[in-house]
Amino acid sequence: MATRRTTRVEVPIPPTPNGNTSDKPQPPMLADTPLVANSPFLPTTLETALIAIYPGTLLLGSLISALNPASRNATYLPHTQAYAVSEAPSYFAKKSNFFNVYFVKIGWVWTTLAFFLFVASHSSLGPPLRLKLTKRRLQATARYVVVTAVWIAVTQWFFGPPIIDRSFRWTGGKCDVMFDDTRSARAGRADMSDMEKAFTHAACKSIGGQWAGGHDISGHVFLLILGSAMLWLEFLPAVLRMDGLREARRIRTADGLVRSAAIETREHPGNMEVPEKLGYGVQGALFVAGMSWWMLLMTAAYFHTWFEKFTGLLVAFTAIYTVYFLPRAVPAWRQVVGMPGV
Ligand SMILES: CCCCC/C=C\C/C=C\C/C=C\C/C=C\CCCC(=O)SCCNC(=O)CCNC(=O)[C@H](O)C(C)(C)COP(=O)(O)O
Ligand SMILES: Nc1ncnc2c1ncn2[C@@H]1O[C@H](COP(=O)(O)O)[C@@H](OP(=O)(O)O)[C@H]1O
Repeated sequence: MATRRTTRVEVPIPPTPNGNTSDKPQPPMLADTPLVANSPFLPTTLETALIAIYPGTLLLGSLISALNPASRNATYLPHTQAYAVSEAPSYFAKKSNFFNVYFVKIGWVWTTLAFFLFVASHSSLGPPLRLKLTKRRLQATARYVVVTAVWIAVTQWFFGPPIIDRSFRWTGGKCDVMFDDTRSARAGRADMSDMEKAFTHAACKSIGGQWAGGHDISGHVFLLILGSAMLWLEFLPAVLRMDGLREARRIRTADGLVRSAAIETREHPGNMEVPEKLGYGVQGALFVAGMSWWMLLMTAAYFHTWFEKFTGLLVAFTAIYTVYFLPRAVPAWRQVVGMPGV
């Protein structure tokens, strides 16, 4: 007969029949509960539902492109990951659209501004708009630094070309420069080192080449999910009182037991305080996260293949999991990056 794997979990003391909990401190009750339901490695049901919005958005975008007659009649050009400009099925299907140029293309600036406005102004992390370094502010900054390092490694620089460009090469892609023989393209080629010629998308474009043949992870999907998920996961636990974002989260403590995340909060037992007003920080983060969602939907509808979008989502989720979920199961990592809302 198969044995069921179990783990020890500390559960809250149930109220007495008259509805009051006893005043006397009581030892925690240890119960045998199924591993999966309480695993600190897994998000809560509410978190799962929120995170599912991302793959749901990619599916919705693909549905729009499959059903919209304008998209179906337009010519898709794989080497530009977009529809032919002259046949663009919508304003948002053009790379030159205002929101792409001034929001997504400099997306990390907006994400950074929203993040630090929230961290500096929300009372759950420290005295609003006062230069006081609290543990919560420091740990929030540590989370930002790790997420930013991943963004840099994936899209900007990773000991040379970024991971997106390297994976494109690993999957057989190359910079096809043969067809452009203008003077400026020739000058550009002469200026490039062999390394650049072979490896970066930006350098390839700058000499009029076509980055073709490999798997091109969607940088837009990656950046929009990474930045907005970071913002949601920071501010939702600090502004909502819902169990699924707060005490229903499970953590493994140094003694190996699995407990409610609420026990990590010392000064306000149960969780950190939730201020009545949203404040500028939350409003700014909401705005950036909302805009990111819209641009994610537009990217899903008009750019890339479904598999390129899926790998963009996968890379972003890996980073988000490492910073926002893994610390619950690994106490040493939790000491460094902490958890929002405790
Ligand atoms: C292991 C390698 C990583 C090494 C890094 C080590 C340490 C650094 C760690 C943390 C840094 C901490 C702080 C950094 C301080 C400030 C950074 C934030 C300020 C900025 O945001 S400045 C840069 C703004 N640039 C952007 O926002 C560009 C966003 N665009 C893109 O990422 C891409 O254009 C794209 C993904 C949207 C797609 O590109 P295309 O395919 O369309 O070309
Ligand atoms: N929502 C969107 N709006 C406009 N352009 C988009 C877009 N999503 C992706 N693109 C464009 O599609 C190309 C591939 O994007 P990515 O790999 O970052 O997902 C990029 O073109 P350019 O590199 O020519 O600007 C990018 O600007």
